[in-house]
Amino acid sequence: MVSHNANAQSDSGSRDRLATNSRLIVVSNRLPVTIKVDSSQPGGYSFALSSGGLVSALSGAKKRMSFTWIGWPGLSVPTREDELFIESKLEKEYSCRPVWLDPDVADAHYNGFSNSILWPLFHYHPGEMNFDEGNWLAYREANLRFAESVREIVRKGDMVWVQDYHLMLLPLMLRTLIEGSSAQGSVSQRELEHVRHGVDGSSHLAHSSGLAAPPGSEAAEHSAAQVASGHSHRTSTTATNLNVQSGTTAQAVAAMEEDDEDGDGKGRGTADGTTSRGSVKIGFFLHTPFPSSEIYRILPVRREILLGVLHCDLVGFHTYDYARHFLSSCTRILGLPTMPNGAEFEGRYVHVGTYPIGIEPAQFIEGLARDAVKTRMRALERRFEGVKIIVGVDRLDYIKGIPQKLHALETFLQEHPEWVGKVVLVQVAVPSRQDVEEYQNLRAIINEAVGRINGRFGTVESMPIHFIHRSVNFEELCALYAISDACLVTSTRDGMNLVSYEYIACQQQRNGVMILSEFAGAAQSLNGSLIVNPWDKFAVADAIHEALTMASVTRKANFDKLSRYVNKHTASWWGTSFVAE
Ligand SMILES: O=P(O)(O)OC[C@H]1O[C@H](O[C@H]2O[C@H](CO)[C@@H](O)[C@H](O)[C@H]2O)[C@H](O)[C@@H](O)[C@@H]1O
Ligand SMILES: O=c1ccn([C@@H]2O[C@H](COP(=O)(O)OP(=O)(O)O)[C@@H](O)[C@H]2O)c(=O)[nH]1
Repeated sequence: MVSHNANAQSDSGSRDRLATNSRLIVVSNRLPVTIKVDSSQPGGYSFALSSGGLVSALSGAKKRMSFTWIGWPGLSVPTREDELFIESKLEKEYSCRPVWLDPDVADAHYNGFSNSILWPLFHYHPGEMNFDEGNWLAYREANLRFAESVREIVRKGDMVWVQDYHLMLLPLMLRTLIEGSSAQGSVSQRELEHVRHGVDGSSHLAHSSGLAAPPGSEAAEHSAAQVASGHSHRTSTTATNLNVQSGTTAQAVAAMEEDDEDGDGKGRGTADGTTSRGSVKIGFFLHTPFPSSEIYRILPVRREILLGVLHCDLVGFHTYDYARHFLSSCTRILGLPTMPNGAEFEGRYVHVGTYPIGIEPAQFIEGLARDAVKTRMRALERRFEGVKIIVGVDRLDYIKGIPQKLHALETFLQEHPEWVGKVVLVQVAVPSRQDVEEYQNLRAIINEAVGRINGRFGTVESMPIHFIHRSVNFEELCALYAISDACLVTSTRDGMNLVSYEYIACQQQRNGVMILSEFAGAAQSLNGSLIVNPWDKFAVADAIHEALTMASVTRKANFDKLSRYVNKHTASWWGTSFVAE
């Protein structure tokens, strides 16, 4: 395992090794640019750089390398002229390339498969998982569209960094498209049809009978072809093998050298546009947890998803536990030999490591210095004079444990009536994925709990919960973080949780207390927080009490530890470490 500390130690050296002439292609489901129809703008569309962890995280790498970002633009437009206008603007001003998806494919890929199957399963909610074969087909189709889009621009020596659970088949599809079925061969039209539709045009889930396919078995060898074509190993005799088989590496290297006969280091691909094996580095980073193999094996397409990712050179996770779960799934489901820092797959070693993401604290320090934020802070402090404030900021998502948070607050007020009227929870719940049924149900549950608790403990003068069901702007967010005495994160699972980092970045003055779920990835890093089990409402209520009564010297000592970590392990540190590795 590339340990967290090992990364820290090698960081400056590996940053220096980042070649300035390397090209980085980042691929994520969404582009970091929000495009809206706006008739007042030239061309009829407005463009704005989205905020968010990934955008900040890649800013460091962006300064050092030539950089292109490929992703879904978040809309479909009526004419090819509109597409061309958007493509040109994105390329010139944002170094981005859109992947145009049919609206139905985009919906079934994002809402249907990514957020109704992978998301619940990866967050230990198998009960919310709605497996549907049509959504799986759309997931494959969308991944193939992304792979084709990368193939159009990728050159020998490039690095392709694929982000998150929306694109887990992309590494396999990209390798197949750029490297062909063998070092000397090219990807035939028929093979590409298999990638797109399956051999007979149907979806063909792989119904593996047992867990592990013995290494080297027919099932293991044909697995990549099955994923791409949709064929199970039961039908593998009819599947065309799209794998670059082990043993062809020497030929591949020779082919690559021939390929660069003009010596410009760029290569020219083969006549059909394929490049040779290993000439492009592919990395994958999962922003969510990877669940225990006991949960992961529920997924009907468990083999296909693992095989998709295993075509990378480097696979990264936020925590050691997620990496370990991934490797144990590779062993149990595919029968692969694994080591703590990777897996052997088709004659190659796929490196697996931990790279905890961070934020850019300077952005928040700069935010707090703005006059508008200072004015807002003073107004909020006046409004809540004599009252302690607990802040919660979450997307309205069932993984964020908002009902658990509300029950814990209720328990605290019941056990400590002396605090009624003297503490408020300001909970920002950002609307999210509202086309998915589970998210609609959650809203009703939370509304009911807020109403009940406010009805029970509220008075004419004050309400214990201020519930804001919308997104807030950056200045309001900075002010809210800064004036709060504690931040409460009760996620039942969370890849990392950047809100906890952002809160710390805004607490220079107040040294507020971070109460953090042990099930958030951040709990592994944020030493100095009060770590809680969100399912234990009494333990969370105790932590609230401890936070509200903590001596200032203890708060300062905790804050100093937290602040050191957040300021060192920044977003750009994360991006640069991964790319350098
Ligand atoms: O794009 P959305 O569907 O609106 O969702 C927003 C993001 O949610 C997920 O975030 C994860 O990544 C964070 C950064 O690594 C991490 O701190 C958090 O714990 C994760 O939940 C999702 O993975 C992203 O792709 C979405 O953009
Ligand atoms: O109204 C808001 C409130 C918060 N955030 C941001 O949403 C991100 C949430 O990231 P986190 O890792 O905590 O969870 P995720 O939502 O990605 O699962 C943070 O950067 C917040 O600043 C936002 O965009 N709009």
